[in-house]
Amino acid sequence: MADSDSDSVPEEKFSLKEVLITFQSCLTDNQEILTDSYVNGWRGLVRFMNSLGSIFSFISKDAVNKIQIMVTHQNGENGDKYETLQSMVKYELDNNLVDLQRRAEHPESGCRTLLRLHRTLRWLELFLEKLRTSTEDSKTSVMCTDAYNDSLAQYHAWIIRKAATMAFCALPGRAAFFQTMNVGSTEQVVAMLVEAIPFISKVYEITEELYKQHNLLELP
Ligand SMILES: CCCCCCCC/C=C\CCCCCCCC(=O)N[C@@H](COP(=O)(O)O)[C@H](O)/C=C/CCCCCCCCCCCCC
Repeated sequence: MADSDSDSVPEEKFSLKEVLITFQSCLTDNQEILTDSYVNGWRGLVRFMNSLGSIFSFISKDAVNKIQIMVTHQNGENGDKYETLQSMVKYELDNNLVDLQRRAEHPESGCRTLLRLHRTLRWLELFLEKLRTSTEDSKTSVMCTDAYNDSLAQYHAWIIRKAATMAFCALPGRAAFFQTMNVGSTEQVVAMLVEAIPFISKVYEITEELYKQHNLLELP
């Protein structure tokens, strides 16, 4: 007799390795960044964050909203202009589609939306680096908070900072966190981080330079 478990399609175990490696596939040969892979990387990260518990759902909601804005641009009639971050910046600036001083006619431009994800990528880079060099008694909540304070926190209002740091306290301990990543032993996690971090750093650096060149780093 078939039980209900064997009737259901087994859900594929989610591994963070594939997600982090997605950032490798963002880079084209001429060092442009593919929007689709970038957004996909964030989708995977959000999926991972959701598996950590509902306390993160206010963060998840904001991330999903930003992902959706990017997807809408990509699927729109000028979707081809959003193929890379470089082509997006050129298209939106050439056509005055970015609010540069205050949010007005274009509150959901690709440039300002992507900037929020870009700033979060810096948090991710710092957090992963801390995880890579962590020891058995390191606390994920402390690593996450320190990475946040050194990056994203400066852009957030007091209330968001409070809510975020409270949520970080609910992160599982290092061993359980590594298990949730579903990459294998601690050594395998570290090896994966060694492989993935340089790509994330590269994507971050290229985007930062692009935004700097066009004076877009403070978009409202
Ligand atoms: C091996 C480690 C894996 C780590 C996996 C991390 C998974 C993280 C997944 C998604 C990250 C969420 C991305 C959140 C984007 C936040 C963008 C932002 O700054 N939004 C604010 C400003 O937006 P506008 O108002 O200008 O449109 C917005 O106010 C933010 C609201 C929500 C709070 C954001 C807190 C961000 C904390 C990011 C760290 C996530 C920690 C997850 C814990 C693992």
